[in-house]
Amino acid sequence: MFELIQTLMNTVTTAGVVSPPSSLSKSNTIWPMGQSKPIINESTKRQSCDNLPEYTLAEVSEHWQTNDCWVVVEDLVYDITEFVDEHPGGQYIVMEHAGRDATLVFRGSRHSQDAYNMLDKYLIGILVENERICWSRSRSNTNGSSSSSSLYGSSPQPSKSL
Ligand code: HEM
Repeated sequence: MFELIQTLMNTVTTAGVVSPPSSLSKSNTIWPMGQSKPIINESTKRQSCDNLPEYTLAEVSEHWQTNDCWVVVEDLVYDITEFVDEHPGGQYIVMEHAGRDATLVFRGSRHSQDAYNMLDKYLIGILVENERICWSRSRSNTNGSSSSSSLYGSSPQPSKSL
């Protein structure tokens, strides 16, 4: 019983995201909020992310006002300043997450595919690798070189600091 509890504890990260055990195959990957996988446009992101500037969560947190509002959704950084006033769910609900990682609340609000597509317009950067919770941009392969990884083709990459 103790071992079972310990195993369960080890799978929960401090971000509240359940990391799948390495033995799980791709199709069994567990995503938060009951979704089978994120629905951000994968090909668009993979092509555009290589040249994006990287930001830390601390840098993102400096942009929390209505005239300067950034959020993180699935490790990508968006400047949604222009959109805040137009948000169909209201400005207030977005501003509660301004300058923060809004991944869970964005998914939890059951946004449509259209809403996910709208995000593309506001993309300005990507989190630094050790603060990402959904994916890793590049990973060393066996011959030591770096290759672009599939956006959601593998298990979520837990933060190194966890
Ligand atoms: C950052 C935190 C956000 C929260 C907490 C949030 C929350 C919500 C909620 C609760 C609704 C439902 C409103 C209703 O049914 O009356 C909604 C709708 C919507 N939101 Fe957000 N939202 C956020 C960010 C965004 C962003 C960044 C975008 C796009 C760039 C976006 C696009 C939309 C759209 C298009 C709808 C209309 C319904 C749909 O097509 O999904 N939201 N949002």
